[in-house]
Amino acid sequence: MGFLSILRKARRKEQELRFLLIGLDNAGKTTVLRRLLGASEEEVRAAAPTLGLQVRTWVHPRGYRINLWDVGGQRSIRAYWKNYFEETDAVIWVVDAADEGRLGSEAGTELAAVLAEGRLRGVTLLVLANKGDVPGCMQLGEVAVALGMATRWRQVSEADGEALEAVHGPAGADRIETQRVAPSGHGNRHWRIYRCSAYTGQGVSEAFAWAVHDVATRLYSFDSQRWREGCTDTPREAVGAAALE
Ligand SMILES: Nc1nc2c(ncn2[C@@H]2O[C@H](COP(=O)(O)OP(=O)(O)OP(=O)(O)O)[C@@H](O)[C@H]2O)c(=O)[nH]1
Ligand SMILES: [Mg+2]
Repeated sequence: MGFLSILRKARRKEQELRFLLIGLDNAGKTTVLRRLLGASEEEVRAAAPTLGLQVRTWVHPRGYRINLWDVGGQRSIRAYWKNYFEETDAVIWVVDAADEGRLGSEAGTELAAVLAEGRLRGVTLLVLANKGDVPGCMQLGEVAVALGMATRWRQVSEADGEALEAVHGPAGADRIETQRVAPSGHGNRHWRIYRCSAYTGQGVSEAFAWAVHDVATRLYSFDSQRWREGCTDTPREAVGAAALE
């Protein structure tokens, strides 16, 4: 067993996850992160452009330690994103839903380039359509189309949020479903787009809760009843992990 895979298995056993927050500059990544981690109102609104990266740990109520890597999105920094792809369990792609111009061009192109990366094959993708508090911001379906992800989606209801999720059903079910914009590279990927506002907090925790659940479902074996009851999960790679002891 290689050194990297030993590390990987140890990390799984510790229930440690890694989420990578990326997206264009000014999308609101740092602000979202501060909101998620319960910063004061003043701190939430005082984020300045991230010139490098920052890593914060979020301890999920179920015991997962989630390392959130917030990397700056300015053009000159984007070349460094790839340094953080290894071991990533979820990509949190944040977009400014009030900036239709950049969303339709730059954000879609950058996202496609990131997802073409082999090291990110199969990782959970959570797109946050942030700044939902801004009047006239884009709707979720418009964001999905602008990012070139799909025109086939279904609305899923969340307790307090709104989300879109790709539908992998037989083509031709009805007219709308056959209007499929090839979601290339998304074949086996779980993804959802949530509307959120880092300012008001709307949708932020629901979106991250989905991402954690999705990653945990892939990596750990548990049943949903146990999830609701807060029981500890068993790593899917328990056999390999046990061999290390
Ligand atoms: N109205 C509104 N403004 C927001 C929201 N989230 C962030 N902002 C503002 O958008 C600007 C950019 O926010 P940041 O969190 O610094 O953006 P970022 O994606 O981390 O930017 P980089 O670090 O440069 O990549 C700041 O002025 C924020 O206050 C939101 O939900 N609503
Ligand atoms: Mg930032």
